[in-house]
Amino acid sequence: MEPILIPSLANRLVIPTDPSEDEFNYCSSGITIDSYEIISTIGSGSYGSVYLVREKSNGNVYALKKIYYVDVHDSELVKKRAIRERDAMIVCNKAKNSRAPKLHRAFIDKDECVFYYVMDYIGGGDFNSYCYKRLCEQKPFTMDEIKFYMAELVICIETFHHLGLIHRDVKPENIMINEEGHLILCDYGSSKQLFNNYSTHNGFLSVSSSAPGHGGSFGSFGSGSFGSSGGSFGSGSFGSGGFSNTPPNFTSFLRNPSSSYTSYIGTPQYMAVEVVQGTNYSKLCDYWSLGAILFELCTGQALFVESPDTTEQKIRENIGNWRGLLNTAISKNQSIPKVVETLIRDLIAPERKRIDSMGIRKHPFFEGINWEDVSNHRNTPPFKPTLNSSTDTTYFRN
Ligand SMILES: Nc1ncnc2c1ncn2[C@@H]1O[C@H](COP(=O)(O)OP(=O)(O)OP(=O)(O)O)[C@@H](O)[C@H]1O
Repeated sequence: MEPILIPSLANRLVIPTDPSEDEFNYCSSGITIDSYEIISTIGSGSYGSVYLVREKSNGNVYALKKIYYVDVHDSELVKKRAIRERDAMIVCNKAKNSRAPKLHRAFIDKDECVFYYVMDYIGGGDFNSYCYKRLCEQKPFTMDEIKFYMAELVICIETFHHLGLIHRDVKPENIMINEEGHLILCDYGSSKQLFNNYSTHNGFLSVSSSAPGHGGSFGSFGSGSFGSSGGSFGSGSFGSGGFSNTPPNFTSFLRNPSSSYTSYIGTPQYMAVEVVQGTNYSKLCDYWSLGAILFELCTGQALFVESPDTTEQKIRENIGNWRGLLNTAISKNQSIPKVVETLIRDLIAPERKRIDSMGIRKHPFFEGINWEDVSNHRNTPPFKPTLNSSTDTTYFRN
């Protein structure tokens, strides 16, 4: 099959830390920030602000992410993240990844030193805010709901990995709920592109188009969970398709030290121990994050975060001592069913013992799940956002 060309900057031998317009811009001929009318602000993170905008020429509504790269702390890192994000979104676009926000345009304003990304607007808000709302309403998740969201997340992560990408920052704030109630994995600034599925062509990367692309409640909600960023849950259209029922096979590079990575990146409380400690890590780091989210969904408490005042440094230390803290956390939450506990322990585990997507799909917790249906968005979400128009921002708290 003909390869799909991926104009990747991040995977060139020398990453251009100061990309030209030609190098960075994507589908944006004649486009500037003046091509958009800003409707409202919908989000902000450590690196950028996100706005709801309307493109003047066609009236379409999008989410526009804006990242300044001068007069900011560590501008080189900001630029690298911006390039990684652009590249990962283009890879997802080309593969028609239905679990990624579609990137319509990317452009750079060299005078203002800003990167812009024009993406599909995902109207249901972020998963963190949804969990926080449930917490405030004292409506803990049922086992069926947890199963639904975990299975959706497994597909989001698997799909990403299958395209040769490691996310490295899987956390509730980076998971969005689309208008149908399905989960979408966002924010690729921390992602890492692997070379396995790619071959070079005229200085650009190519990915084989044969790679599949789109193709009873328990636990009491305790304190210290679903809080604001740095605490836990709280602050803070895609086509059908999806993968076939066969999980992608990445074992080829998983154990290969030359394809492991050592840079320190992500958000401490969901970070795998090998990432926190700066030892080699692989795509399995994203599944540790899944385990941390599972614990939080079941108990309403964040693993490794004692209180909203727990410092980042302390969270890192706690993750370093994860065994003892995990045992204590589980013994304090006796209502966690055994089958959930085993899955948490299979995910919050040393990398060599952690289960991968194949093991996760076969885990008894997911008994009865039809992965083909999950991949194809055929499972009915427990919550479907109610949106009155394409510019409805009800689910964004600003
Ligand atoms: N496509 C989108 N549609 C709707 N809202 C979005 C979209 N992308 C991002 N957001 C909102 O903007 C917020 C910040 O975006 P994002 O996480 O990409 O920024 P960031 O600065 O990279 O964040 P972080 O601090 O996690 O690195 C998200 O939590 C979400 O609420």
